Amino acid sequence: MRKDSEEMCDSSNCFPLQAMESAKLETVCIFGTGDFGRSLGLKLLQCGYSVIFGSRNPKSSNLVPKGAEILNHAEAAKKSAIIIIAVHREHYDFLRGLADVLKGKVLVDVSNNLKINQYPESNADYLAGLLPGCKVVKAFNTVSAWALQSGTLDASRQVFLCGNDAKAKEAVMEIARSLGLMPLDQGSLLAANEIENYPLQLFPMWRLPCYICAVFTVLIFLYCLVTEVFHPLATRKEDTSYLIAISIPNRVFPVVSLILLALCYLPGILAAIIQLYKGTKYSRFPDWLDQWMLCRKQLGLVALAYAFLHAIYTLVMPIRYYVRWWTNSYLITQIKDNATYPFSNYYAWLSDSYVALGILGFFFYVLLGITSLPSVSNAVNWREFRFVQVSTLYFLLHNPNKHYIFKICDCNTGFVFIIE
Ligand SMILES: NC(=O)C1=CN([C@@H]2O[C@H](COP(=O)(O)OP(=O)(O)OC[C@H]3O[C@@H](n4cnc5c(N)ncnc54)[C@H](OP(=O)(O)O)[C@@H]3O)[C@@H](O)[C@H]2O)C=CC1
Ligand SMILES: [Cu+2]
Repeated sequence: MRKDSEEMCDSSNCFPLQAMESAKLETVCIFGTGDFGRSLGLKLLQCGYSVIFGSRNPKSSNLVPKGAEILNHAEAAKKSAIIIIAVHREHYDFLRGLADVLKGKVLVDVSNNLKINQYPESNADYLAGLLPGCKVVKAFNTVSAWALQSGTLDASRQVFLCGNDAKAKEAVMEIARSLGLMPLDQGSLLAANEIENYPLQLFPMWRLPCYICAVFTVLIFLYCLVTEVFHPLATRKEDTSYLIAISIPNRVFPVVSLILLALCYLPGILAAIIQLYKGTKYSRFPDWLDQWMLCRKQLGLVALAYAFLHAIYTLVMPIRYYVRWWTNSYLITQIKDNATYPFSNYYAWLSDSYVALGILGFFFYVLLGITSLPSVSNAVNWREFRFVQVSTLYFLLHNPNKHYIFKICDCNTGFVFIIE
């Protein structure tokens, strides 16, 4: 233990690490009294650390959290073995002048960039290059100042960190754990680039599913527009443009939803065929298949979202003017004709079983979606998971609410007998 501490601090003015180990919660120094520095400082204070801020104007800054000390950079650095650099990369230059004081210390780089791969090297690499005598650890950049301050860390509890010095990394991980965060070691400083890009990525796994979904939505919408609006207009001079708001979207949603669901399961089958064809499972899949396999969960969730939309659009049917007009005129026709169309058991069954299958199909869809959530799938074993996924899929694909069989779906009018 003693040896570790000596290794960690080899400069004369370095705070001995064994003090840090014996006192459990050591002193942490933060350079920069901006949003992030202050939020992290407050959190550290709340968790029992002593916090010393290093600032350009130690006198004027009265914004630092109560209980923290504020000094100039050099003095602050002397008091701690770990220094969190809560300053933007563009201002790192001032650190060069502090090289002697910082020698042997752990510097935590928390910085983010504005663009992916903005600089040729990662910010952490740049810092390590500026101060070769220091042990640089990249950490905390994926945690936001706002989340730290408001305590709403649920979604961003993970702290990705990396660094070349194992002991320095362990010390930073210990701090993260004390703050109630979950440190995830990503390896050496080479990983810093990737960690810095995390907060800048915009739904990387969602991009392909969203494109596919958008393409199918547009295509099927246009198809419906032509067949249900333009065609009646051209042939019968009938204006059915009112269908654009609800009827057509409500035809697009289930169709696209089922296509996406099928696309979730298709790559698995293609992969199996490729493996059978190659006669081995130890060969790489083509890139396109790899990409496709990786976004299956997202495809499934988009499909589920569309199924939800379909369910909601279907529920509003009875309050639609068009449907109410249809029912009323149907009634008036009977009165005018002095006729009573008798109750048909056949159509009653048809309509009910139609809706019932729709409800059950939707239920299994949701079940499929829920069991693929990590927290739920972790709670069942592989055989149970397969059981739910495969039997559910079987039901969905064999009873797909018969959208394609009947020209006009029950879901679009609510009344099968009118259509028939
Ligand atoms: N805000 C956030 O939610 C997050 C921020 N980060 C990262 O944390 C770092 C700080 O961000 P944030 O606190 O928001 O930024 P701010 O602009 O709020 O604060 C930056 C601080 O850096 C110091 N500073 C500014 N210019 C110089 C300079 N020329 N020389 C030396 N020090 C300077 C100042 O402190 P002083 O006046 O005391 O010297 C200033 O308060 C950034 O690298 C950012 O990418 C990472 C994750 C989240
Ligand atoms: Cu339906």
